Amino acid sequence: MEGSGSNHIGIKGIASLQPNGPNTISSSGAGSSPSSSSTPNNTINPNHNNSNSSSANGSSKGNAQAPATSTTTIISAFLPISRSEAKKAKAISDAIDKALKADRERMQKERSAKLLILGPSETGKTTVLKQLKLLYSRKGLDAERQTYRRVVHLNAMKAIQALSYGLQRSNIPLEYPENIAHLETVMRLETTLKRYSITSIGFTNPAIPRKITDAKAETDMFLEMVPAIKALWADGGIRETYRRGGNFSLQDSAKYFLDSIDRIAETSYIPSDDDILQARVRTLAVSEHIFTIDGVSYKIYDVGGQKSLRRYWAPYFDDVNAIIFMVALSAYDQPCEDDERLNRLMECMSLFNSIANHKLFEQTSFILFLNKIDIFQRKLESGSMLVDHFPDYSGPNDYPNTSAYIQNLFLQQCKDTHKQVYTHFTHATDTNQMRVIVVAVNAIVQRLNLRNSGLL
Ligand SMILES: Nc1nc2c(ncn2[C@@H]2O[C@H](COP(=O)(O)OP(=O)(O)OP(=O)(O)O)[C@@H](O)[C@H]2O)c(=O)[nH]1
Ligand SMILES: [Mg+2]
Repeated sequence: MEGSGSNHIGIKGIASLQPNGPNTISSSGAGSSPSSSSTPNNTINPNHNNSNSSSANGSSKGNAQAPATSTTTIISAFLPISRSEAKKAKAISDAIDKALKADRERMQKERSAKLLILGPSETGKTTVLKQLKLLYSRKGLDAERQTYRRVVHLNAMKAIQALSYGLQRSNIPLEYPENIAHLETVMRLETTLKRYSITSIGFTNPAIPRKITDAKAETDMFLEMVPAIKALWADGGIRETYRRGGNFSLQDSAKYFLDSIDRIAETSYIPSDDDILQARVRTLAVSEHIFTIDGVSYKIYDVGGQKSLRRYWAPYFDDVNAIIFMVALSAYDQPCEDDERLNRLMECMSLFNSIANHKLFEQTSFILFLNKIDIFQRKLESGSMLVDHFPDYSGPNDYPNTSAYIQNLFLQQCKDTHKQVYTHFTHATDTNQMRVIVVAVNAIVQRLNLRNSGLL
């Protein structure tokens, strides 16, 4: 469950792609894909606690991986050898054990990785994690499917409430004046929805009365709202507000859920994989997830990206093999959630600066996910100009040039000019694209592990 601590998932896939190298653009599901047979849940590297192959006095515990110890024991038992010879034999046996143990530990290190997914809020960190579950966990997203029902309902209510607020703020008239009653109903939702604030599933906020966190109460409230949501979403005034966007905060998945209102309001509704990928739940607590991808055991940490939550990241900064740093390209025209005076993409860049140049990450590999390319492209195509928000930009306002410009701005943040930052342009809600990208990331991590252990 999100935000509830550890979540162990057994997975296995076959990655055969070579890393795409730095600055790779992958935007389709074409190419090799992992054939992902699954292992049972809770799969942790079986070698993990297997290091004590002999006891303190050198006798064998029957461990097949400690043949030298067994041989010594047998020799001492059947041959009349002197005490000093037995001591020598034990010393040799201990040395062999030590070498075997070191070998096992080295191999285990090469086949395991600690990976952090970092970045500001709403950049898609948890969405990437959901894709990993879908691609590599036998149960996929089944464990959380039911819980997401209420999240989807809350997301839909939040979306129409934000649009109603935007309509009023922009003084856009309703197409059908009789919808004013619906507008008022929806606006009254504001206080209630603020209290939910759609935080991590399972997170119990003591400030919220129990009955408000009750899934049934939420669903009942949603079902009552459905006629108002449908009428408003069909109204030209609300559509115009959606088209203009701008001076109000709207979830990226607003249109997706409002378009699906009939489906999600059915009594038998069960969220699909796509619904879960689109659903927005703020992450509050750091959570650990274990995956095995192509024989490499990953410990992956998902964090909350809000400014106030970033102080909880530091305890996870030791011995990190790789960091996926998430950027929402589409945030170039948005203010920060925590501070409206700051541009969201600029703030993200300064966070990247502090992470990429952090002392503890000198040996850590960086993988930059320039995410939400679909929304970014849509914004550019609708006439939104990058130069209006990044005045130094002087190139054409098309996707290839603008995205390369932003990528460069990020890469320039690294003070160590030799630091290799692998870049991927991502659409995290697209499972086909993420399948290819995860394989490439796994190949990068494997190669760097081998290099660090001197084998490459
Ligand atoms: N259209 C689109 N939506 C995306 C993409 N990536 C993520 N989203 C949506 O963006 C919203 C936020 O994604 P999350 O994964 O919850 O963001 P996060 O970085 O985990 O945010 P915090 O938990 O607050 O730190 C969700 O509704 C996702 O469905 C993308 O590439 N395209
Ligand atoms: Mg999250």
